[in-house]
Amino acid sequence: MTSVSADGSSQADRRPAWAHPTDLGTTPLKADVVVIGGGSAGLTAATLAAAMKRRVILVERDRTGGECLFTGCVPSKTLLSLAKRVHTAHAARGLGLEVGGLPEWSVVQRELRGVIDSFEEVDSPQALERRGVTVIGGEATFVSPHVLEVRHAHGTRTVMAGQFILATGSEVALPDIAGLDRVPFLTHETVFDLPERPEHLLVVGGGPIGCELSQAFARLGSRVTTVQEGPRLLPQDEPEASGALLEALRREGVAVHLNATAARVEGTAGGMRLHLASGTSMEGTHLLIATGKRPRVEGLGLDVIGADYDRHGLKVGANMQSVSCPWLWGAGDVVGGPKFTHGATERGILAGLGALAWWGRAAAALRAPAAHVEDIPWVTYTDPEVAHWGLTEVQAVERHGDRVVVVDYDFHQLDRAATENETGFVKLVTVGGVFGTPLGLKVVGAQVVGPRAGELIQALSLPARLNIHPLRLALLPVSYPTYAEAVRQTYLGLFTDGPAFGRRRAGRAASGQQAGLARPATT
Ligand SMILES: Cc1cc2nc3c(=O)[nH]c(=O)nc-3n(C[C@H](O)[C@H](O)[C@H](O)COP(=O)(O)OP(=O)(O)OC[C@H]3O[C@@H](n4cnc5c(N)ncnc54)[C@H](O)[C@@H]3O)c2cc1C
Ligand SMILES: NC(=O)c1ccc[n+]([C@@H]2O[C@H](COP(=O)([O-])OP(=O)(O)OC[C@H]3O[C@@H](n4cnc5c(N)ncnc54)[C@H](O)[C@@H]3O)[C@@H](O)[C@H]2O)c1
Repeated sequence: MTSVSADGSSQADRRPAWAHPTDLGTTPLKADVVVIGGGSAGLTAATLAAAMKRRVILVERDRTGGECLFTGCVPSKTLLSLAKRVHTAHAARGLGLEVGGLPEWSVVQRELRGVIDSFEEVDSPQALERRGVTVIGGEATFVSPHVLEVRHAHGTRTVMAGQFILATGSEVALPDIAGLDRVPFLTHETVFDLPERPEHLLVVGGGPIGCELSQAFARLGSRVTTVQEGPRLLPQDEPEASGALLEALRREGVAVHLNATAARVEGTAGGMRLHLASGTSMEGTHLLIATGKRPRVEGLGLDVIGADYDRHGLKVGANMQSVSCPWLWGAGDVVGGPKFTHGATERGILAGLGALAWWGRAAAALRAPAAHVEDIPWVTYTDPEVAHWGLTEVQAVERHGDRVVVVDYDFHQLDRAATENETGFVKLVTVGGVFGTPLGLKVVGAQVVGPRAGELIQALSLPARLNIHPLRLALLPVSYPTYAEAVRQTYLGLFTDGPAFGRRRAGRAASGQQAGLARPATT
């Protein structure tokens, strides 16, 4: 089942023509490398292989550019940026200025389309052709090893190659909500095309999509009610981060319900009623489903070629080579694990290298451990921004016991934050050195909440990712007054006590952590 936008119009009406791969006849085609899927992972792999003088065909059934460009990062970050501008303007009332009102929805739509269109030159089939990649439109399915059938509007075409890269991304994992198949609902694939401001948006899911879009729509003038089945928002992040975001969303008027599982829905466009498992119900005009995504592995003929996969994705080794088909490589969301554009790109590089020749495989094998995507930071672009890397405190204690040392640094101590009236914090999770000395001390995780969190997390994670001693960051001079000072002060707190530095403490196991939640759960 596919979702529809609230006005009932289809995605096809809104697709930019430039992004569509050409439909080309039915003649069989041959290449050295065929890439299936033209999102972040597939585009990276195809461009890399073509740059290495391989004959490359990229098959895309919809639009080159993929989720990130059309229905993911780009529209969501644009919407958040518009929403922040409106929020900042309204906040000028505190300075005695009379600022009010909301942008026309057509202006919001125009901005969204404008930003997406500005990527035209980079991701269009025409641009890819100029980089040596032959792009064909259609839905690809394996019919035998090394042979792909591509179905498009005008027929079927056979494509053969020595190496294949599967980069088909992920799809919305629809939750088990009774009645969902009988009501119109939105997903990230349709929500950015809404022709009008939703009056009251019901959001199911408190992960990154649910949190980012709840705040964006609330700031742009919608009433927003968000339900999250667990005890906190962003459960992959530290509990303190979940608490800070919860507080911010509620302060801005988002009605957040925790421990609230959506169980049943009824109604029609403009009048929906959502029932929770607890028996409570709520009304809204639109329903957004943001309950996670799963790798897109069905309907690709993977059984026919004997490729090993399950609901967690195509099974691949660290170098992205299929565990059962040596000529098949996986890249991006389809291989499971963290679903981020930077992860998709990294895996696209590994798969692109692997599909080249023996020397490409050697390069991929050398690069694989350093490029391990489980080690990449992630950022939720709400206000406050929430950024994470590595293990949480609880995970570190489970793994390393009482050797875990945590440093907490509050932005109250940060001059730049004070000048801008901003709040936030850093939490650094480390494993102590030999006999409590700095020898062998390791940083294993970090969390930042506040302005520039997405930038600070990159620096905080450097000692582990570059394999340098944490002392190097403690001693690094940084400009005054910047948010980057928070990195240095946090690291200084790891080695020495001082009123301006981060505060050291022993790591706590799960129960102590949960007590750190800012507010009790409510329904
Ligand atoms: C709302 C939202 C916001 C996000 N924000 C961020 C963010 O800020 N930062 C971040 O890092 N990540 C973000 N993400 C995640 C990010 O978008 C994805 O991790 C990334 O785009 C995955 O890239 P991919 O190449 O694996 O898949 P995709 O981009 O989905 O590409 C897969 C392509 O394969 C094509 N395809 C599928 N099956 C076939 C077939 N049989 N034949 C031919 N073609 C096929 C599809 O049409 C698609 O174009 C966000 C996601 C969402 C939904
Ligand atoms: N800034 C970013 O990097 C960014 C932004 C958006 C999305 N993404 C990626 O997109 C993917 C999908 O994001 P997402 O937020 O949909 O997924 P998610 O799995 O992270 O969060 C979904 C949430 O919905 C909740 N949920 C599930 N069923 C429910 C129900 N019936 N009632 C109430 N709550 C329910 C789950 O508990 C979960 O916390 C993620 O893997 C994420 O990495 C990344």
